[in-house]
Amino acid sequence: MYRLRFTTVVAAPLTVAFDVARALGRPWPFPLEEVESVRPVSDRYAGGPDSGRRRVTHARTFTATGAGTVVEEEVSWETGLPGPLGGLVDRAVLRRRVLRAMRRHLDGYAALAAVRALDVVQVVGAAIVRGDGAGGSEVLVAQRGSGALAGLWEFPGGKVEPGEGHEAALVRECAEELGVAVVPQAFVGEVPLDGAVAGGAPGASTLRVWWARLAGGEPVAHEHRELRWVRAADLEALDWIAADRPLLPAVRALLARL
Ligand SMILES: Nc1nc2c([nH]c(=O)n2[C@H]2C[C@H](O)[C@@H](COP(=O)(O)OP(=O)(O)OP(=O)(O)O)O2)c(=O)[nH]1
Repeated sequence: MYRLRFTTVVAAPLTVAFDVARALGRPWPFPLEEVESVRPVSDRYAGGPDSGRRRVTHARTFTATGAGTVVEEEVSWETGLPGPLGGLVDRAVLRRRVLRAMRRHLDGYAALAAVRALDVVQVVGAAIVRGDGAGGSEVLVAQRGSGALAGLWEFPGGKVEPGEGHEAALVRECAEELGVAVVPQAFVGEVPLDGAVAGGAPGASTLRVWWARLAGGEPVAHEHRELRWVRAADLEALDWIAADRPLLPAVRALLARL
């Protein structure tokens, strides 16, 4: 098989990056069948051998980063034509066609995903860590006081406002909810939120969590029922909002590092 790899950074949450990629389909006329799809992190399509004995696969992985969703794609193909002619077609003709088609497709895709992202309300959360420098670091967790998720634990934070940067939203939310100044340090991870956020499409929004340091003030629960500083070993036992649980290994790893 011959293959080409492509990497695109999309200014959109995981769910939007994934859904737009699938809605756009693929940039060539012959059909590919879905082999496997795990929303919103990967999909894999394959086609052939057809009457021309051509085989093609197209696999994508979607990874959350602080800069947006990184989409890594691999297209592989084989004409199945025998001998040197087959090799020439694979190496020269098809390679050029795949490259041209994918470049055009990816430019349009990144732009469309960024536009669609504007319609989806995003949630940011802060993993605020305080450490004693001797392996005893703790993260601040908050218990929701009202609404359908009352009593469940979460990362302080909230919805990003239109036109607001995610880190700016994090700083604003921590000031409003906790009365503290924080400085975002590094991206921790992103998970899809099952329900509707701010009346949007169910399952479209994601929660993006950043590690943050306290830069001023002591946290006070202005909007939560309770705040608690928790060590890595005690994180799992809390009654978390279910959507947050996949982030816990990354938060534990963060605490172990600090
Ligand atoms: N802050 C936060 N929200 C979370 C987490 N996990 C999770 O599913 N959510 C959901 C709950 C809500 O549907 C949404 C956040 O909304 P929110 O009500 O806290 O946002 P907000 O502070 O902007 O609130 P508001 O001004 O609109 O009332 O995200 C989490 O760890 N932290």
